[in-house]
Order: sequence, then structure tokens, then C-alpha cells
Amino acid sequence: MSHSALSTSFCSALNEYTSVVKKLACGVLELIAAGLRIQPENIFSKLLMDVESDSVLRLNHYPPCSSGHGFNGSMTGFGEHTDPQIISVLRSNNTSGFQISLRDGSWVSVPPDQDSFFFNVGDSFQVLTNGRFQSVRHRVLANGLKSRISMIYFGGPPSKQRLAPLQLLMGEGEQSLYREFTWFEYKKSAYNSRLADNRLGRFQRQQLIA
Ligand SMILES: O=C(O)CCC(=O)C(=O)O
Ligand SMILES: [Fe+2]
Repeated sequence: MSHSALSTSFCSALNEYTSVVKKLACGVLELIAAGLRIQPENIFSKLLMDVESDSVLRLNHYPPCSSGHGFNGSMTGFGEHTDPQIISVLRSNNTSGFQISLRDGSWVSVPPDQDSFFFNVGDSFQVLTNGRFQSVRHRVLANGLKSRISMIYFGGPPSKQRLAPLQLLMGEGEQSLYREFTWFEYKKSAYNSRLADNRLGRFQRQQLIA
């Protein structure tokens, strides 16, 4: 196969994968809406289905790396962070390395499974649900023996989308934990921060921080 035929078929495979995974993410968001007992069922998924939705597919490759320093003797492959979008769908090969942080700050390894999809809540979903769902802090440690390959679909809203806790979800007297902002504003602020920063901090309502 020529180089250009190969890249064309690679591109079409990625496009096909992205559109299928986007549908899967939308299905999960609709189940969440049903679980939260809010209508319409596409209240979250429509943000991903919008023609202007800011969705990204990222492919990561972590070569084997066994240098004897870093966390517990492992090198960091991808530093700790939360995903800024609404929802992320991760698929990887069978190489371990993905970890999530628990509330107490300890790290837990997520066993890899090349036949499964892993869903992560993003910062924007934390805002939309006023903290009912929390974006999970995660990182990847490089594996000493095998390379890890992952692909992640990040479902984000359109740039101009205003993000704030959904009124119809809020209980009586419940205060919004975040001030309203657009996805464009949030992305700009995230690019100007460090990966590990609590990027939502800047958008948290002042009076509730104290
Ligand atoms: O490669 C992985 O397993 C996760 C990477 C990740 O968290 C990201 O790309 O945001
Ligand atoms: Fe991530």
C-alpha cells in the first residue's frame, strides 16, 4: 500500500472509530441523565452531538521505560491531571500504567483490558452537575517491560457553549458551586495552567471556598 493510501485508510479508520465512540459516550450520558431523573434525555449528549462540538481523539504511545527514579521506581508517562471536557472514553492495549487518584490522594492502578472502554468524568461534567459527578484525577506510569498504546475520545461542548450547573438539577436552596463560563474560556484558562493544577479552582465561587 502506498504511503498516501495508508494514511487515507488510517484517517478513515480513526474517523469511523471517533463517530462510534461518540455515540457510545452519548448513550452513557443519556443513561446518566435518566439516573439523575432529568429531561430531556439528550440534555448532556446534545453537547457532543452538536456539529460544533469540540471533540478530540488522542493517541498515546508509551515506550517501555524502566529508569530507577520517579514514583515508586516508575517513570511518569503522562502526569497527573483531570480531563477538562465532559466525558472521556479510553481504550488501551493490555499494558498497565493507568492510575486514578482516590479522595485521600492515594493512587490506584486500573487493570488494563484491551476489550473494555473506560469512561472518565471531565471537569465540565462536574460543573454541569454541580459536583454530583467529579472529574477523576489520573496519570500514567510507564511500564518497564512493555509499551502501552491508548486512544482516548474526549467529548467536549461547542466553544461558545455556556457551562454552569443545570438549574433543573439543583435542589431547593442549593447554590451553584461555579460561576458561568464558556468552554472557550475554560480551554484558554487550562492552556495557561500547569497540567496538574486544579483548573476548576479559578471558576469556583469565592464565597463557598472559605
Ligand atoms: O494514555 C492513557 O492511558 C491516558 C492518557 C490521558 O489521561 C490523556 O490523554 O488525557
Ligand atoms: Fe487524561
